[in-house]
Amino acid sequence: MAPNYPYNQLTNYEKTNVTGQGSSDYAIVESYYGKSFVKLLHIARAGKVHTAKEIEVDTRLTLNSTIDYTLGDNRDIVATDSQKNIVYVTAKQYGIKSPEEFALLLCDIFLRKYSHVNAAKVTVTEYPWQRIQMNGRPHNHAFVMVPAAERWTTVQVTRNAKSPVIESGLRNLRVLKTTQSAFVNFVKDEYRTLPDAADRVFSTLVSSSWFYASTSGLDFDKAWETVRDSILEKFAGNPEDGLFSPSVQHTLYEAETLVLNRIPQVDSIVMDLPNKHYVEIDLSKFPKEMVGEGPNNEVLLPLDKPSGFIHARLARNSKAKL
Ligand SMILES: O=c1[nH]c(=O)c2[nH]c(=O)[nH]c2[nH]1
Repeated sequence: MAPNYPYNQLTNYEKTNVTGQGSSDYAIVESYYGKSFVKLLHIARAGKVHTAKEIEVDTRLTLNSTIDYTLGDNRDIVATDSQKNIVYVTAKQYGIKSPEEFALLLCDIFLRKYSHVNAAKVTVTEYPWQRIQMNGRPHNHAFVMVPAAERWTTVQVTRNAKSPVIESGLRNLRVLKTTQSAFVNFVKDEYRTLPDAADRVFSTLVSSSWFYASTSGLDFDKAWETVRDSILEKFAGNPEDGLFSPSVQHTLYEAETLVLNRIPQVDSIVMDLPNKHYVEIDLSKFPKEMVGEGPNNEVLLPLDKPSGFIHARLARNSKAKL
């Protein structure tokens, strides 16, 4: 039933419980709103040495009432335009140390400034500008984009919660190796046409994300680099002989294990590994003088679609049992 008292006399309790002209048969069970794709470049100028950080921010606020949705009453809405302005002003006032610290700071500001905001969730994606090295010397103010992997974080702070939820990640880390990968002894039945491959190309586009259970003693930049390097280490192995992979599944597990071994503050990590297939091109119809004898393992066809998809989350046992 629609309430007939004026909106400006509603208590907070009433605000959360009135149903406007909607039906009390339904309840909003999830709501948030915010600004997406807030882009900015921050330049820290320490004399002649400048540091450039370009980021893209998404903000999401959950309020302690839903009268904006149910009653069309906007009094509690911190406009998404204002949220965007808070991102700009906060960058100006505090700079950007790491995506995680900037996201934590923004969540803190949203919750402190607006007592009716129940939860703030901020995602920060960093553009990979890297200082140019000129004859082995780091340049003071010139940068090159090295898009080997995209770095992002999502921080969620809920009022009265014990600690923030910090998920950090990387995506679009494309890797390829030309040997030390096999795939054999998988299910043999009437659907199987794929032969055993004792030596194949392995290529994937790594996406990974992980949760921090604690931030004590944590350097977010170092932790992110440790995850990236652990993934590359378990994919590539040593530079001379590499590291044998019996499957994408096993390589994924090995990389996740190394991350949990190396970063005690990470309590679980997930990886999504598409298996980007490269298939043999049949050159057998060409004369041997042109293409040689035996199988062609030099000229391969990159297969755009379909690709395999391998996913697993590895968690510490204490958490996995919860
Ligand atoms: O490493 C692999 N895992 C699979 O599950 C799979 N399936 C497939 O066709 N090729 C591969 N490779």
